[in-house]
Amino acid sequence: MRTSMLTSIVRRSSTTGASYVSRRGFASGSAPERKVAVLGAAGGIGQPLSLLMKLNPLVSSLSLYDIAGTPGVAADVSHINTRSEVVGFAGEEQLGKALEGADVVIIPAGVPRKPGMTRDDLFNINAGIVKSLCTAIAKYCPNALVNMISNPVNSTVPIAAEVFKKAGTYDEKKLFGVTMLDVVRAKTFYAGKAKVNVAEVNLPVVGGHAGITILPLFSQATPKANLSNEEIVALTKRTQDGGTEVVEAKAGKGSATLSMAYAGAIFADACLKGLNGVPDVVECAFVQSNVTELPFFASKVRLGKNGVEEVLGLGPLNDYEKQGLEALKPELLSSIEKGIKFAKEN
Ligand SMILES: NC(=O)c1ccc[n+]([C@@H]2O[C@H](COP(=O)([O-])OP(=O)(O)OC[C@H]3O[C@@H](n4cnc5c(N)ncnc54)[C@H](O)[C@@H]3O)[C@@H](O)[C@H]2O)c1
Ligand SMILES: O=C(O)C[C@H](O)C(=O)O
Repeated sequence: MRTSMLTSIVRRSSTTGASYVSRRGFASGSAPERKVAVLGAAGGIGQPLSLLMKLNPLVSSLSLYDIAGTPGVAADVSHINTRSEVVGFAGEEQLGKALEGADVVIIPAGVPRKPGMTRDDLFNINAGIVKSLCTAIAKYCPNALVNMISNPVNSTVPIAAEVFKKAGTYDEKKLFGVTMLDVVRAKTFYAGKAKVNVAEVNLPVVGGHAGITILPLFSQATPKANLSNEEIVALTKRTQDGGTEVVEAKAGKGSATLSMAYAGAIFADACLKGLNGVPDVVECAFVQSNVTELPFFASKVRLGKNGVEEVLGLGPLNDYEKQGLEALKPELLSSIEKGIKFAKEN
């Protein structure tokens, strides 16, 4: 298969629908050197995400790290005839090498949910994993953009921020909770209900990444469709429960991996485009924010050469969305505070 055919899998920007080639501002082959590190690369998300990052022509060096299993994943992915050099790193003693010089670090390391669990039930294990990985990021690649996938995102992002603050490396422009899968789901579900071309659908999903903290703004969806209130309520609930739908269907074998790898690859691609100076790269992410009174919040973010260039406002909300916004705040704040407290005390 030709490289160009393979890259078409990940080349659509979810915001603009445009391709790498037309939007990255330089001819194919002249893209700057960019190192991307995937931490947790041998896992359910890590493996397909590593594959998708190997297909991304904006990546020149792909560093695959996990506590075990990465030599095999790296050997496998490295045979693909695309631009990046792939190196696998296994075990904590190799983490520094994996991170050195990274421009973007993607973190899908940690345990996934089983049926009956909430994302917050993962906190006790994943908080420690995220803390130790972020401590290493502060040491070995303090200027990298960090894409946090590990759950509970509503708490792991504040943990990362605290770790970076303690290390003196915190830059709020460079830390992102990856909420792209919520956007991907909302677009898919909306297109199905509205009977419009899914490739043309655009809408923001704001708030956080767990249950009711996930707030899709279907009133802003394009193309417009005349959906009833009941349909919007059902679409909202399905988007909020999208992760649980997959956890239940997998029946104990984990949570979303393939759709998450896709969403993670789209978001990392947006970060790389921003770093490379491509204008008007806008995606939703969970970032330090003044959009509400909460210290972290997911909304549309303009990406640029330093990471977050601008955190965009929510735009007009209808009454249903305004209610959803007020309802999510207590849970989101408590998850944020839980993360901050953990990082301060450990
Ligand atoms: N943000 C989102 O939208 C989203 C979507 C899906 C899953 N997730 C989360 O992503 C995480 C990973 O999910 P998964 O299905 O890939 O799980 P998985 O168990 O299949 O893979 C996790 C990987 O992390 C590795 N790991 C554990 N500790 C590590 C450490 N200290 N350093 C490096 N790697 C380490 C494991 O060895 C494993 O390979 C979970 O927390 C899950 O809840 C988030
Ligand atoms: O639902 C999960 O536990 C994983 C992830 O957060 C998702 O939304 O799929």
